[in-house]
Amino acid sequence: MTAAIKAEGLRKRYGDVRAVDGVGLTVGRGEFFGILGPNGAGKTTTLEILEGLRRPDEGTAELLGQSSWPRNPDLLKRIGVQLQASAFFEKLTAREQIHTFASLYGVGPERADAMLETVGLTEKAGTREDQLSGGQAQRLSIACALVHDPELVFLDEPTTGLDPQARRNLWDLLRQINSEGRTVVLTTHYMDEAEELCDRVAVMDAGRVLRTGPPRELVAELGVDSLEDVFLQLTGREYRE
Ligand SMILES: Nc1ncnc2c1ncn2[C@@H]1O[C@H](COP(=O)(O)OP(=O)(O)OP(=O)(O)O)[C@@H](O)[C@H]1O
Repeated sequence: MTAAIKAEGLRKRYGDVRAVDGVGLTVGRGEFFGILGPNGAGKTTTLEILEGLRRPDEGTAELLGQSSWPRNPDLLKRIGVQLQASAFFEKLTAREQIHTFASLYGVGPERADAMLETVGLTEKAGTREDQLSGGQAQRLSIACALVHDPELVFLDEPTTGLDPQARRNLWDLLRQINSEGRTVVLTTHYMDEAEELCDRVAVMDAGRVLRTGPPRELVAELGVDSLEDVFLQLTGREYRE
């Protein structure tokens, strides 16, 4: 079976900044994969290249056996990208948002309502996007990314800014998404989150992948106590902003 993601030699410069400087990654189907790194490590740029939203200067990325650049409409139907809450349509309610996303993908309203239920937002269906809490808005953005039942899901810092209870609720949702057979790729600043959710992680810094492996194996390999220590040892930096 082909891998969910196969990227080789990805490079992207912005002026003098080498945002992504030779990244290679392979993610298996059904895997829960985390990309970790300090601010400016190149996580978001890497994700955007993988998603086919940004063209790499060099290198190739294949998703589900197909090249992600140039953009391929057939592939877009099979992947889900969590957009930031700021990408919602203005002034629409939660239900109107997800129905709009659903119709863009040719998905019926019943499925859209079912996704709202899955992320626990049925009671907030009639609430306007700018009146949702941070956690509710994150869950709505994840529901919109999943409404067309994608095989591969990308999430960029899905739990940043959430309170501990909202983070745990989202973790349960992400585990459920993954246990249903979907491949999940996320970026995060939270080492506990990566340890809790990810089958494997890639630790990035300065545009490069420093190490890839299951969190527990990385901890054992480096002879430290936690993924936080792994991160500190590899990057020489605390992960917190
Ligand atoms: N559109 C852009 N134009 C110019 N420079 C950019 C652009 N996007 C990112 N960069 C630079 O590229 C580098 C990598 O940025 P990127 O957003 O990929 O990192 P990140 O690991 O996702 O960071 P964070 O954790 O802070 O979100 C940074 O130095 C950033 O300033």
